[in-house]
Amino acid sequence: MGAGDSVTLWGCPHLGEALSLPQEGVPTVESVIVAIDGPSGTGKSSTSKAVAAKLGLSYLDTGAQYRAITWWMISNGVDVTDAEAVANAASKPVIVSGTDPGRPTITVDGADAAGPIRTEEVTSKVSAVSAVPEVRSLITELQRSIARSAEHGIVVEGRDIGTTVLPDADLKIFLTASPEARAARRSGELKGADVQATKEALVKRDAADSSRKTSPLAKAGDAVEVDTTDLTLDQVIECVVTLVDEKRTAAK
Ligand SMILES: Nc1ncnc2c1ncn2[C@@H]1O[C@H](COP(=O)(O)OP(=O)(O)O)[C@@H](O)[C@H]1O
Ligand SMILES: Nc1ccn([C@@H]2O[C@H](COP(=O)(O)OP(=O)(O)O)[C@@H](O)[C@H]2O)c(=O)n1
Repeated sequence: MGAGDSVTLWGCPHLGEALSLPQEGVPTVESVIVAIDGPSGTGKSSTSKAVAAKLGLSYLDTGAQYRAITWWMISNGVDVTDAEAVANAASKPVIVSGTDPGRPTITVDGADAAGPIRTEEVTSKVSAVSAVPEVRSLITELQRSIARSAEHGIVVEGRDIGTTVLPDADLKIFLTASPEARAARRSGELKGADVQATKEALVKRDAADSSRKTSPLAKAGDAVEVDTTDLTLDQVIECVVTLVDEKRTAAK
């Protein structure tokens, strides 16, 4: 590809001059920081884990952290519709994320939370908890400190990584896909789930996440958008790895 070209091959956009070269103060490409945002079911977790594993980077699932704090609120009898009660309790749980992409872990007060955070109850309540500003500022600080201490760099996935958590990330990706494709993927995971009901729940959560006041789900102005509707997971992974390589080459 010649300098200045900005083309899309098999649905994967290439940087060309679309992104500016890293500026002073931006983390070096040796320790690359990749932010991957997007709504539910676009492939953030699967893509981020695979890209991090291929490139020898750490991996952080920020959605798991919001799910973990939601699980703690439910387990401790906090009414998640009461924003003040959630704010008052927000600093109580100790959330620890393991960042090995081959074996990501999450604990709350030392207890393994990987299973409990995926229940339907947590999924239906997480948007209310994640909209509370006190929750967001605590979790955002935790995320920044994890990213800072990742020696070889990190892939961080979520909803506001490129816009708020790591605005100086070396590369920002925003994944999208049609609601139909996302619902089909999600109901494939939840055995026996009705695709229409899954789609409705997913669209409702997107709307709540996109419309909250503090740090809503949004594409950063300098993020590369990849529509994964008609791409296989392997193609999305290859696309993101290519974009990281292009970014590294451009920075040399
Ligand atoms: N491009 C794709 N094509 C088909 N299935 C996919 C694709 N990307 C992800 N999936 C599948 O869709 C489901 C949801 O993906 P996930 O990575 O958890 O999305 P997100 O983290 O954005 O919610 C998983 O079962 C995953 O294997
Ligand atoms: N950076 C982030 C990540 C997740 N979240 C919240 O956490 C919820 C769960 O995120 P998730 O990534 O586990 O959701 P899925 O897309 O995997 O279903 C989202 O619906 C948001 O409410 C957020 O507010 N900010």
